[in-house]
Amino acid sequence: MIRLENLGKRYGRFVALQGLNLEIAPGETVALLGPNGAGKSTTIKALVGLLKPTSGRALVNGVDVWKEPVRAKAQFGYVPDRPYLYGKLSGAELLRFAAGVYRIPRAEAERRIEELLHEFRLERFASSLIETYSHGMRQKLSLALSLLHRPPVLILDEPMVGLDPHAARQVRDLLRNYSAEGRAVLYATHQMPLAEAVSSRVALIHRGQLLALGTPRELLHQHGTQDLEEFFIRLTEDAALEPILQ
Ligand SMILES: Nc1ncnc2c1ncn2[C@@H]1O[C@H](COP(=O)(O)OP(=O)(O)OP(=O)(O)O)[C@@H](O)[C@H]1O
Repeated sequence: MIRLENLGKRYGRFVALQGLNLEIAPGETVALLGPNGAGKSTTIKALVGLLKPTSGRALVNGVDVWKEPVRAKAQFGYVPDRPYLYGKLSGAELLRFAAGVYRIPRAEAERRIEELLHEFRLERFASSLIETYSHGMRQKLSLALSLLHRPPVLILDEPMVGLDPHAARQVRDLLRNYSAEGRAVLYATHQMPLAEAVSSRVALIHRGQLLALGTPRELLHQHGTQDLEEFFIRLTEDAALEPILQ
């Protein structure tokens, strides 16, 4: 459902991503791990069509994100690490606007919006301007936006940051359950217990390269580590090395 083929990205001479290959099948939830600056957000931004890769390609549900951006964008929902939402709209207005972009029929859109506002406990704030929302409320609105069109693929960049325990539990359940029924989820996180509990596979990137890929159980077994935190620290100990320049 998600396919990264030889994905590369440079910023000038700095190589942020080096020929990344990753395939995520229907039914999978994959956690993308890596130290600060490893290339997680770069990977995700190249995958969702926000940052043009220098090489390779990214496909969602068989559609090339850079060749057919409009078709591709109907295939996934995206939650950025820092949601930039237009502050002069209310939450409900933004959801209605997005429903229009996705061409969801009006009555169906209203039902869906009500459902999502309820699910994310945002009903009370539905008519308030987004500029008055707290960080966590914006994050929840961003999650609701990503789910609006019931996309087959969900892509999330550090979705847990700033969430209260209710919302955190809800997102954990979402990550765990959304990939059922033939959908797929890719999310970046620094929370090792979350990745261990909620992912069919884990992809570890380090200095722009895929260092390890497998089920949490396989990875712990292969590296003889107790938990993903120990695995992570052991494999990325040289995180402070010189950057790769070409
Ligand atoms: N616009 C840019 N110009 C130059 N370098 C950049 C740019 N954006 C990112 N980088 C560099 O690319 C590398 C990968 O950054 P990226 O944001 O993908 O890391 P990350 O794994 O998401 O990190 P974090 O866990 O801190 O969010 C970093 O070294 C970063 O400094």
